[in-house]
Amino acid sequence: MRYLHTMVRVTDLDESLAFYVGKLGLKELYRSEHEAGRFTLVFLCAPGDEAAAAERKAPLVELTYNWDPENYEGGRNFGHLAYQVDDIYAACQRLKDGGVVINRPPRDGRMAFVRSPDNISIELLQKGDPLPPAEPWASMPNVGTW
Ligand SMILES: C[C@@H](O)C(=O)SC[C@H](NC(=O)CC[C@H](N)C(=O)O)C(=O)NCC(=O)O
Ligand code: NI
Repeated sequence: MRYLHTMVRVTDLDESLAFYVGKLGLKELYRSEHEAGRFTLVFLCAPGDEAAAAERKAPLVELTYNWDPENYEGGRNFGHLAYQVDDIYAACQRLKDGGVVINRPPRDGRMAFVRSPDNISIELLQKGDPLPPAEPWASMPNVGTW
C-alpha cells in the first residue's frame, strides 16, 4: 500500500491556489475539469517532489473545487497538513510577507502553524534540529487557533 494524497475541498480555487502555490510554495502537477460532476481537481506537490510525484512516490494534496457552492463548516476531526522546511524562520517570513497570519509562530525554532483560506491547518516543521531562538519569532504570540 502507498499513501497517495489528501483531498481538501476549497470554496474558491483561485484564492486557494494563491495560498497553496503562491504563498506556501507548492507546485501544481495537473488538474482535471469534470463537467458532469461540476467540479475541478487540482493536484499539488511540495517543491522538489515533481519527479517523485510523477511516479506516485510523493504525497500530494488534491484540491477539490465544486462549481456549485457548498458549506464546508465543521470538520474539527481533520487535523492538519504537515510540511518539512529547510528554514522555518524564512518560511514563516515569506508567508507573513504574503499576508498570511502565523497562528502559531516558531518560538521554539521548530514548529509553526498557519491556516488556508478555508481554515485548513498547515503545520511547518524545521528539518533536522530546531533553529536557535530568534526575533521576532521568539516573542511572537499565538493568534487564534491552529
Ligand atoms: C481523482 C481521485 O483522487 C478522487 O479523489 S475523485 C473522488 C471523487 N471526487 C469527487 O467526486 C469530487 C466532487 C465531489 N462533489 C466532492 O466534493 O467530493 C469522490 O468520490 N469524492 C467523494 C469523497 O468523499 O471524496
Ligand atoms: Ni482523491
